[in-house]
Amino acid sequence: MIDPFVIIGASGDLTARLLLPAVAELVEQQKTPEGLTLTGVDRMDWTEEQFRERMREALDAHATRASARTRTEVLRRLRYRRADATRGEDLRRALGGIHPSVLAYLALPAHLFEPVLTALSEASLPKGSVVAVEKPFGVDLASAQRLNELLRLRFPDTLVFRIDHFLSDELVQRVFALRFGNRVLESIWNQQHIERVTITWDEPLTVEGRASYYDRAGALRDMIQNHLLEVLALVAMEQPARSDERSIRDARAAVLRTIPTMTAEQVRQRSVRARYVDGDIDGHKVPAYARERGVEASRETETFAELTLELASWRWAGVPFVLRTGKALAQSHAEVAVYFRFEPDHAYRGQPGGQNVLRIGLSEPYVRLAVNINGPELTLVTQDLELRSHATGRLAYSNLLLDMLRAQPMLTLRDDEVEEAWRIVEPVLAGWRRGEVPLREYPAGSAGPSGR
Ligand SMILES: NC(=O)C1=CN([C@@H]2O[C@H](COP(=O)(O)OP(=O)(O)OC[C@H]3O[C@@H](n4cnc5c(N)ncnc54)[C@H](OP(=O)(O)O)[C@@H]3O)[C@@H](O)[C@H]2O)C=CC1
Ligand SMILES: O=C1O[C@H](COP(=O)(O)O)[C@@H](O)[C@H](O)[C@H]1O
Repeated sequence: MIDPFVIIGASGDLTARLLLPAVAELVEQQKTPEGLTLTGVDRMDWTEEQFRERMREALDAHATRASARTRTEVLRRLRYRRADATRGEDLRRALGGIHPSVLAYLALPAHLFEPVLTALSEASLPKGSVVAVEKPFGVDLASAQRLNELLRLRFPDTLVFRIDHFLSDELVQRVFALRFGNRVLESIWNQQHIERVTITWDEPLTVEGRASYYDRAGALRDMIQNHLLEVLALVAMEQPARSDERSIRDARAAVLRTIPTMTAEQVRQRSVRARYVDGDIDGHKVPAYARERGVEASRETETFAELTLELASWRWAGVPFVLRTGKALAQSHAEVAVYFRFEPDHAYRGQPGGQNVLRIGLSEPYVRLAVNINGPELTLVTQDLELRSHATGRLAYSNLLLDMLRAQPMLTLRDDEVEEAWRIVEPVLAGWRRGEVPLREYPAGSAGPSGR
């Protein structure tokens, strides 16, 4: 049995906004082991009471689905240990005592994973422990390879979760269910019928005080290297041989392997990077990213990224997959859109109607298909067939924590998957570093860089 759940980086945004509310949801649903405790580890000079007070505020703001009783119960289970997580001695002290097994969760910026995992290995975790590493897994391909090696050598008896919470999100999982739970889509799910696919994750959220992490990451590493490439894998994958962990991970990884490494010329033509400047969102003034606290403007970190990829497979040859994400945009818009080839039918010559587009909401629970039906006098009008429904509605991080407690890593990233994803984005990072793609600007609260 796992006890305690140790969050390393517990004063950060992830803990407050996503991890603690997930714990609260599971406690409310009585899904956590009886008596499971939570230990927050961070370098803040806080007493346990001060930590609890911060976490009380976080739960009040973000665990709105949990009852007051549950929130109090979560607070009761919290401990705090001050530690510099890059020091083995500090971590050993923070973990203290004898535990059956530990869930050590690295809620830290990626550049700290190597020193913290090295320090954690010195703390000798008990057998049956779980180590969870957040995304992005490393900062480039070489660091991801080093991390995988480190985990293999120093944590041989420990189950490793390379986190991508989109895979545990029930709306994202809907892509898989639609593909493989409906025979009707399979025969048209290929380059013969599909013209292009867009995967969009636009957010009005700004950097939200996360500059210490985000300014070293940027939109490409924060969202495309992991979440959006994994959504692409679900859209494009072949039917897994079986419904087990190995088969499903194999099928996701196989898609990434079909994406050719981009040339410098392709990077120039197929990638866009931009950064928001002064603007307003919903009537609130938003300062330029470059002036946010903790941002080093000269790093030229992008807050918007777009990448067009092609897959070298018979199913997808010639179909562009456009991945796009940005912060401080006018609207929240997160969806997969599949555009079917558009051939006006002879019966309606001159009345072309609209293109069939299948849209799958990734943050709103809709599936929508634009279809043409008859309007007046042999014309066509385009309307949406729409389905709106939640699945169980459990938070993605709750599903993820449950999988950790049950030791089921299927919906997390495998070592080869993260390395393939870095191989795909690395030429883009290199081209951007060399200044071969201009850093464009867009006002906060706009639709993004002009023309996008
Ligand atoms: N926030 C989000 O929405 C999401 C975040 N993630 C991932 O979660 C991870 C963390 O992100 P986020 O919480 O936003 O980042 P933050 O910067 O908000 O939090 C990181 C925390 O780690 C602490 N820390 C830094 N160095 C040490 C150290 N040596 N010892 C102990 N603690 C340390 C920081 O403390 P200090 O302030 O003192 O530096 C900070 O509290 C990232 O990998 C991110 O990609 C994933 C999904 C969503
Ligand atoms: O991993 C991340 O995801 C969030 C978006 O996911 P959500 O589930 O919180 O909506 C994104 O805002 C953040 O920048 C990124 O680190």
